[in-house]
Amino acid sequence: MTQDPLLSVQNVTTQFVTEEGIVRAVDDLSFDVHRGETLGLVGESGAGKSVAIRSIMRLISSPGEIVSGTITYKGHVILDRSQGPDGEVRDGEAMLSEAEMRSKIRGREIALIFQDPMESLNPVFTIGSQLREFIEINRDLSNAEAKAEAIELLREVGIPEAESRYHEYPHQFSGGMRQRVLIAMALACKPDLIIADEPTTALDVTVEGQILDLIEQLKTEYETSFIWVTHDMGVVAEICDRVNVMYLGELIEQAPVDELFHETKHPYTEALLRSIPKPHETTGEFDPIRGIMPDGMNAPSGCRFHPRCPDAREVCMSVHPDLREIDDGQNAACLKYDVFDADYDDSPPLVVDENGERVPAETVESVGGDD
Ligand SMILES: Nc1ncnc2c1ncn2[C@@H]1O[C@H](COP(=O)(O)OP(=O)(O)OP(=O)(O)O)[C@@H](O)[C@H]1O
Ligand code: NI
Repeated sequence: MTQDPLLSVQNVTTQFVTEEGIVRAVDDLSFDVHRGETLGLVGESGAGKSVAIRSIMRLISSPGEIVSGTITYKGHVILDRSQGPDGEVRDGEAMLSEAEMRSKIRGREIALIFQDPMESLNPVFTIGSQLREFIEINRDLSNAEAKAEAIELLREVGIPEAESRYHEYPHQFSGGMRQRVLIAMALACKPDLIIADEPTTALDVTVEGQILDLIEQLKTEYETSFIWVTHDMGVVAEICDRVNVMYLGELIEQAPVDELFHETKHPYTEALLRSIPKPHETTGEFDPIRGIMPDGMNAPSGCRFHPRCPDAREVCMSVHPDLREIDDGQNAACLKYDVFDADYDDSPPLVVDENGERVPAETVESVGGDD
């Protein structure tokens, strides 16, 4: 028997309306998170990872707006929105109100950990008082009980001398220690889902390793599910069970972690995997993928990856691939697979032009030819 997913995201679209135009930062996104699993969300900068997870928490503010989609979590309807022909958005009746999101979901059921702990910690209060207050507000505990719980949590996330460090301020903690505090805060209400947005990116490799070990340990202990946002495929290999790969607002591959690495289906995923930093490199600086990611305002026609794709053919310029099952439990959005029935094999391959973009062969010939 398969269990219902813990979280189900269906056809979520989030856009930003700016002076330059409309960006669909998240475009028709669908995926599930199962109980106890760690789901990786990967893709280059600007892919829409942060907008995607903020959409799950309904933390999108103007000029951004979630325009459509359904999100359910343990029977709660976090989102049920559709867009009428007039462009107006309508919410379903069962959708939680903003007050219910605050009192029932955020922090208690689903906790968020950001890359920069200072975004969540107030520099003028001690670490302990912030953690204690968070526990007091969200759980029915007295001041003294909340304090004891806070110290216990600090200990649990590996902060030495938790009792005395409880009285210190955020600036007295190192980056890694601050990130541990945020993990403690995320754990405080024993949420079933923790969403982490590149929580170890700013840390050095050793500290990052320690934090990842801590997460592994907590996963076993609490059976918490995670959505782990990162652009580091090394981190994915270490902690994820399944992976979603995003490109320009869309999911282009979904796979169990072993299949993602060893039976990669999408050319973009292949490019990402080639970009894993070598052990001797200290930074995770990432992009040997040909060309730069276009901005969301000017998403390429057809398959959005075609200008950079080594496998691109002419058909990829006009036909937009949706995500389809290629193998058991493994989905990809790429026309080269037979399930798309797109005459890919008969379509002429694109060639690289002087800007490093893939274009039809005749356009390159005419440039180099007559003049
Ligand atoms: N406040 C905003 N105003 C306008 N556009 C925005 C805003 N926030 C996000 N976007 C758009 O959404 C796109 C996706 O942004 P997002 O922050 O989700 O990317 P990301 O995948 O998290 O990247 P990174 O790895 O750099 O964190 C951006 O490229 C941008 O076009
Ligand atoms: Ni981000």
